Amino acid sequence: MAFATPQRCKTEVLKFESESDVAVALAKYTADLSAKFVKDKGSFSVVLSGGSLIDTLRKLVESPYKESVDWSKWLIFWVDERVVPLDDKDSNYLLATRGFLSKVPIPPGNIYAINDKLSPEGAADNYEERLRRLVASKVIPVSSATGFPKFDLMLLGMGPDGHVASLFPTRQQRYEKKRWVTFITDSPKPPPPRITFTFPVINSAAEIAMVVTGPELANTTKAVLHPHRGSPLLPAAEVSAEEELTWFLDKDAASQL
Ligand SMILES: O=C(O)[C@H](O)[C@@H](O)[C@H](O)[C@H](O)COP(=O)(O)O
Repeated sequence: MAFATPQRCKTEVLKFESESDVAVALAKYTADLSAKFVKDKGSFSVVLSGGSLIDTLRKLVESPYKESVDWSKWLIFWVDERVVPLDDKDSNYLLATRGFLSKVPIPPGNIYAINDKLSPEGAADNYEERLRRLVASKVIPVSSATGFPKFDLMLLGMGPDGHVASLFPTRQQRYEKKRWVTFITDSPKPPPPRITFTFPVINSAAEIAMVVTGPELANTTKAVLHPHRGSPLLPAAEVSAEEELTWFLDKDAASQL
């Protein structure tokens, strides 16, 4: 097993009293980045995770942000998605639509759901082809450092095993270095079929928020942020951002730090 070194990038670890305080801070952080990127480049590309992230984004669809954010400039993608129908209970698209996208006026054409009629491999290839077209038409820029697409903000969660997106410690997809989007058919976290961004794409993002709350993630958070020498590198420890990686932790998740 390779004990690759953890990524080094500008990192801030923010600890909050409660998950509710994380939600308040995450909304301001996201709204502030939206204002910055819309001013700087006329759009704001946001990459969503599944899991509890959408619920923790709940303050963003309330005042003042509901009124102040320029939603018309947002572009929405998924860092991973289950390969199920978009109206399936396991769909990250459905989760985001119910909890977030149905509550703000992002143009539907700016929301990039997977093609749910394809196989996992086909859906990954299709998503990548669509991203390549967006890069070719300069809707999404390319990182001058890596040559991979550079999204403005990724909002990531972390599993108790240290996975991010659908890049799991015990699966090969975490080592993919060429594809932008890959697929998995035996995800340890159900459901088994998923597509996922790869680390070259994740780590080309300008800003990344790791949103981690709850006592069940305390040990993993410690293992990622304060790794023992020689301990296996967890996928979450490989995350890096080209501008800044910001951890949003509640007291429970930060309790071992
Ligand atoms: O599709 C998914 O399951 C998610 O994208 C996944 O990567 C999630 O972010 C983590 O598993 C954390 O999930 P929780 O936030 O629910 O703990």
